Amino acid sequence: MTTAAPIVSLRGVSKVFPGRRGGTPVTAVDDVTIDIAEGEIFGVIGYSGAGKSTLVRLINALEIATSGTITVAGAEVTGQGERALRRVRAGIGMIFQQFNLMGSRTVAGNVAYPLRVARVPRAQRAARVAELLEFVGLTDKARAYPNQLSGGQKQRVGIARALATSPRILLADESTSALDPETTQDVLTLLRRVNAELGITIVVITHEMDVVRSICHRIAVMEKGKVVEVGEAYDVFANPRHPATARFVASSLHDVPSPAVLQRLRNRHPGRLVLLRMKSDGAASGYLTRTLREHGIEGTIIYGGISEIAERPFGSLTLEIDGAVDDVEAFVREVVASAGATDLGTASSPSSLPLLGRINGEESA
Ligand SMILES: Nc1ncnc2c1ncn2[C@@H]1O[C@H](COP(=O)(O)OP(=O)(O)OP(=O)(O)O)[C@@H](O)[C@H]1O
Repeated sequence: MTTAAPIVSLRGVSKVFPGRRGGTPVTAVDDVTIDIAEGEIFGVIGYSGAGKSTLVRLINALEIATSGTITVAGAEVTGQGERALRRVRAGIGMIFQQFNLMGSRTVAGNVAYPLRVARVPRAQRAARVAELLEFVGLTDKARAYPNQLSGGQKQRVGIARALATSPRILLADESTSALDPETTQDVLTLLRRVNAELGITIVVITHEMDVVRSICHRIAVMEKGKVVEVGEAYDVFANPRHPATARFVASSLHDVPSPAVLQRLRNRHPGRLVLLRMKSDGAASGYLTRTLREHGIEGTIIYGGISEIAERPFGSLTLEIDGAVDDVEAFVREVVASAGATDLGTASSPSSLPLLGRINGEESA
């Protein structure tokens, strides 16, 4: 945890839109309090309509909060006039799902545009554009037009343009949702460089947990306008506390058996099944081996694997436990209590499916 003042701070922020055609008002953001530390990649995840875009628009002062306070880079946004808001916006870069490039301008022209608006002299502008295009790997496309580029290249131009005026914060609203998985990874790698090499704080808005898993340091989960969970990405994945978070985690970790897979596992393996989710820090496998030995039983991994969360390994393992009934029972009780394992029961006496497995099976099928 950092002790520096947060670069973005929201305190009890709500945004209520008047109902369309006199209908019921919509509370798009509902009493949100979060701090985003300078230098972090902060993810905001939620289903469509959860209020993510409104939250971003509040941070860059395109919407004004109905109540609460918002501070960006030390300046309070709420209650400011248009001139002060323009200054706030100037310190924030923004990239979009549909890239929002100007089709009539070249790549260089698009990147130069914010510099023209900021009245940067021509020679300086050209030098800055060259530098930015080199950073995003598009030097050879300077004279190309957006319609001659792939989706990934367009988003690189979007990123170069967003960085042109050297913002301290970059807001990425569904910036990879229009891209295929491979291109998504390229763009995420570039965003990671923007963060690590330029020290820019990035706020990533997405409904894709894989995006969060691959680059975010911390995340907030939104549902119906509220932030229902916030924490280190790794911890949130390892131990989701809110059902909405559990659903997102399940959509991204494919090592948890779906109901159909679990049924097949049960048919093949008559013994007691246990699902262990563990941080792979070395201590975890030691714990498992030791606990099995202490109870005088054997465990075989029958499903699962190790994936990466925030660049650290994380394991979801389904084990079949063999041994005397009482010993197996004692082992299962211990790992459920001390390691948050899920008892899956046996084929003849199955325990109810774990939340993660059930939802994974339903939603990612
Ligand atoms: N200008 C507006 N006027 C009225 N209602 C709005 C307005 N903007 C957003 N809303 C409503 O606020 C709620 C949150 O919308 P928002 O776009 O912030 O959600 P989201 O999580 O970003 O979803 P999506 O990913 O679909 O954009 C929705 O119910 C939406 O219909």
